[in-house]
Amino acid sequence: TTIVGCLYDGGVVIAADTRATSGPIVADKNCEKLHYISPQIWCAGAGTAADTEFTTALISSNLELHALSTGRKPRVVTVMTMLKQHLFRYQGHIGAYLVVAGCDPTGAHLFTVHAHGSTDKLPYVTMGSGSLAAMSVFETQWKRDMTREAAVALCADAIQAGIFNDLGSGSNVDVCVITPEKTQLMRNFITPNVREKKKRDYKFQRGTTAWLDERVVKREEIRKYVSVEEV
Ligand SMILES: CCOc1ccc(-c2cc(C(=O)Nc3ccc(S(=O)(=O)NC(C)=O)cc3)c3ccccc3n2)cc1
Repeated sequence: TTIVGCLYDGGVVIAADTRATSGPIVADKNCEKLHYISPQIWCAGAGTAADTEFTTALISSNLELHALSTGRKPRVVTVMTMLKQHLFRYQGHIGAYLVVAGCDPTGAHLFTVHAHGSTDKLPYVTMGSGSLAAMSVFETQWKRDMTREAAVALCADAIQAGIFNDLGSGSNVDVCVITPEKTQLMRNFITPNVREKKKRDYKFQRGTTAWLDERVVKREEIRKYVSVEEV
């Protein structure tokens, strides 16, 4: 997984790749790693998919209750605090590594929250197995007070650095731009790995694979011919 966040002169951008893995297997080529918290606060999640999904949904629900109770718009720092307290309580056993971003009455903010509960507040951040590749892009190209277009392009480049240099990341680039006026989620903003049409038609004629042997046996005799794993 590669997830990033970047502040710019009008708001904040977060982005993510879309590969879900189970060990060395690609389990999903186009999963969603950008999670809704409130209309102008979103989270990018790396780590265990169920943990990032359920942790962000829980804090989103609690934040709505908090906003109703206070009668005020929710703040990004409140989301960060709720997340860090929840994750610290579980001592890292909830495998959620999160980039929290949004706009509230105090401005645009960007945080990271680690599974053990540690947090950072920074102008640009990366997390996940592709975080070092992504960070190399920010460290060489980030500038203060970028335009929206420049921030979106930089985040997309950082995610693609993860996609093409980290085997745990891949497929497409999702982007979310959050400003005080509105939030724009761009699912599959870049699709740099579209599978091209096969160059040949591989339909094989019947009988291509010759039958070597055929036997009809009783079920209890099958072990003589094939190895049957004990279940
Ligand atoms: C007592 C534990 O102390 C710790 C201290 C620091 C970190 C940590 C982790 C990360 C990080 O993002 N790790 C991470 C990797 C892969 C995926 S993944 O989703 O791609 N793959 C799997 C299998 O989770 C997620 C998160 C990180 C990233 C950027 C900068 C600093 C960072 N630091 C972890 C433990």
